Amino acid sequence: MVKVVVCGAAGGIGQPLSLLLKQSDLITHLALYDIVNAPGVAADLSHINTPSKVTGHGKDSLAEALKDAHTVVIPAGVPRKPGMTRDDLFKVNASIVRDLAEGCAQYCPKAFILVISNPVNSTVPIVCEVLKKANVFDPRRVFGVTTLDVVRSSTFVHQIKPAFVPHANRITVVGGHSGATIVPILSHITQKGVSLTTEEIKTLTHRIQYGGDEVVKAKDGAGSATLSMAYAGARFTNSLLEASVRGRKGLVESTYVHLGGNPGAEANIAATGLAYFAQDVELGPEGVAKVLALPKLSAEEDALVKIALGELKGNIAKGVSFIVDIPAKL
Ligand SMILES: NC(=O)c1ccc[n+]([C@@H]2O[C@H](COP(=O)([O-])OP(=O)(O)OC[C@H]3O[C@@H](n4cnc5c(N)ncnc54)[C@H](O)[C@@H]3O)[C@@H](O)[C@H]2O)c1
Ligand SMILES: O=C(O)C[C@H](O)C(=O)O
Repeated sequence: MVKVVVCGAAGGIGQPLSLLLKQSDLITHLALYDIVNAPGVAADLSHINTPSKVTGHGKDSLAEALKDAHTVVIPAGVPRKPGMTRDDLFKVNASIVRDLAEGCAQYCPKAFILVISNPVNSTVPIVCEVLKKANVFDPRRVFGVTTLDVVRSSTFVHQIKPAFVPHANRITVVGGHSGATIVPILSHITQKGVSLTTEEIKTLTHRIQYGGDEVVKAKDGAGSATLSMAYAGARFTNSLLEASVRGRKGLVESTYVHLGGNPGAEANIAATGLAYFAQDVELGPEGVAKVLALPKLSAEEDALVKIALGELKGNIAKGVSFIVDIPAKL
């Protein structure tokens, strides 16, 4: 049985994400959890004639939703409005994510957990610290979903270089998931016939870093990216299922993970000095098969990574200290 649970399934991301996951032939049970309207969304999706069973679970049924989960995807929480940073969402979303992680620790401690809720740079540390506290933490099984940055990168490159085939060319994005912490590695675009000038790379990098703001502005108070995020979330979930259920080898995605204890992470621990970082990761039967070392960076990318490190350090500390009691300074 491959049970995938979507927490926040009735939301702007949750609904289209659940629709996309309903199309997977690897999922046997799709469980939709939300504090509102989950049974309605589940009833609707359950009429689709693909193999998976669909169930809906309201706010008092978290245990039932999570029991026997293979994978839990978490897009629960509030989105940005114009003028807000992702970090502004921390005060509401931190406790939502903490409570869901506590549920995972109790009811499905071996599940893969995919965190979409912002601020990802801090919510992933929250999940990991909850699991550590419960003695069920496996760093190979928790992922911050940064796939939207990867999807945006290839789309935006294609928009100025039509010869670049966006769905056939994956661009590595390292760092984290907010503004300056998003560092696309555009110097490695090697597809024949496509080259970017330094000025093009600079403009594209800025657009990718602040792509989320474009959507927040265009939606004008009605939320942030939902449909493109659902696409990106389904892509990451499907890659993980391909690797873990079907046993497909060599699948690589950029994702934000806890470095310590993950296979192959030593080089990036040394390069970043951080406990969490987004980079290319090879997926396997247990989740992370191998954290891939940072690629060779251009001087400009190196400078951007240095800026990202400073911001990430604060974001990570904020998430960790939400769960871990920091001893008073002597
Ligand atoms: N990682 C990324 O790249 C990325 C991209 C886009 C959005 N996001 C983030 O995803 C989150 C969700 O965005 P959205 O547009 O779907 O928001 P939304 O408000 O449309 O939906 C959120 C859903 O979460 C539900 N929810 C709230 N508290 C819950 C709880 N305790 N348990 C279960 N469900 C709960 C709500 O009822 C709602 O249905 C936001 O934090 C947003 O910033 C992340
Ligand atoms: O921008 C946001 O707040 C949502 C999301 O993180 C995005 O990148 O679109």
